[in-house]
Amino acid sequence: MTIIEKILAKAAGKKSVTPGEIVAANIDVAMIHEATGMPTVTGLEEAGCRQVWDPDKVVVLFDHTVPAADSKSAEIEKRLREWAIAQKIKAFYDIKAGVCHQVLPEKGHVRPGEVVVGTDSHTCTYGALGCFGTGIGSTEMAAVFATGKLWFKVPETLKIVINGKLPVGVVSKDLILKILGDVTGEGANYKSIEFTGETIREMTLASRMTMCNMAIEMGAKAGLIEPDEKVFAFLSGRTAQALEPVRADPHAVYERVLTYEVGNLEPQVSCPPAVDHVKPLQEVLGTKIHQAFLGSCTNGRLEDLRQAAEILKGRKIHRDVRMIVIPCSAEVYLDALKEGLIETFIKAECVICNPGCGPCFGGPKGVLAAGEACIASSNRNFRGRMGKGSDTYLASPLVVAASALDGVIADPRKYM
Ligand SMILES: CC(C)[C@H](C(=O)O)[C@@H](O)C(=O)O
Ligand code: SF4
Repeated sequence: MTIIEKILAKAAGKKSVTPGEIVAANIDVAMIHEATGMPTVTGLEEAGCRQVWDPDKVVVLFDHTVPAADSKSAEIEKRLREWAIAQKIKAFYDIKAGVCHQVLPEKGHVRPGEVVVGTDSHTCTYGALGCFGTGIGSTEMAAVFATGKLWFKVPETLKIVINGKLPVGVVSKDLILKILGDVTGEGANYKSIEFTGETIREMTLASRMTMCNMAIEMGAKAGLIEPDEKVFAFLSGRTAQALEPVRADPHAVYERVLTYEVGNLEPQVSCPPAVDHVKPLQEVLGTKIHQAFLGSCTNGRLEDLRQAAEILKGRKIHRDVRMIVIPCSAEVYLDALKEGLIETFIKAECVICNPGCGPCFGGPKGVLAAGEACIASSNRNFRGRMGKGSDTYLASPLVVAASALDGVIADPRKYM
């Protein structure tokens, strides 16, 4: 069996499962945030369910519109806050913690071998820790909150084997963009993607999270990486629960195997209006941008901020560009402060915002005007996502920083 088959078999209390089979899986962790949590709560109430099945397995978190931006978001947050407190949910993170997909791993809520569902499509990020994380609908979540179970069709697995050393100036974001361009936005529909090979083994956990985060952009149900010492080291001191890592069998059956050699990989940019519209950086050099965004659940972690700061240190961003930097969690923010990264960003004339999703989905802050373009370290770029009539180019933190300096899409390697 592949990793996901093993996890689903265990969660369904079965010895084995095969792709296509429908199983009822026990859910280990279920997360809602304020952008999509209301229909879950009202759905539960309409169904007459007064209590969640297990308050210790539920996480409630505010990250998309934090602090509340208007009366509507304030009302939603008030209602969900009161509900979480009444339900005695200990893992309730108000506006302070950061983006859910960083906070759940940091606070020890996701562990290898588990089934984690969230009312957010990038729940697949947790596959970097060797668990099956997937996004589900809000009303579906009401059923999970009531019963602790959810049915799944066991996905087929696409194995992606990656070998070689990433060149200087090329990082995991470039790699996942390259893969996305090849596989396409629908090429992995309802499949599980297993990333493996020496490049993945060498990667930091943060870089692996960037890889798994974008599995959904290929239509995948999950992205998964076999957990190793880096995962166990990260989780030690964050969770008291025993870890039960799951590995693929040596003769596991895959739907397809793709192989990559990254020794000559170039930086990549995903161009509007579709996430799989990926081009080598060279082809888009010089494209005018008005805003640069460094943050999100894809690339708002400490290593991402470090990479951008390396480019920006001692320099100032272009007069015609505004750059928004958002550490993706309070923990990342503190670490960045201690390392002097925040000082570097402020001296470079960036704007720092509090941890959360920020402008990633056209949220309350950092919205673009029609006709403007943003270079962003996030994960989606359909037209208008970051503001009506605006365009988004997706790239690595290095490319985002270099482009902010030049006012046009630029190659970071000249600054390294
Ligand atoms: C608001 C939420 C449902 C959405 C998602 O599920 O992905 C958001 O996080 C996004 O990135 O577009
Ligand atoms: S940072 Fe962006 S992609 Fe991630 S959860 Fe928030 S809105 Fe969605």
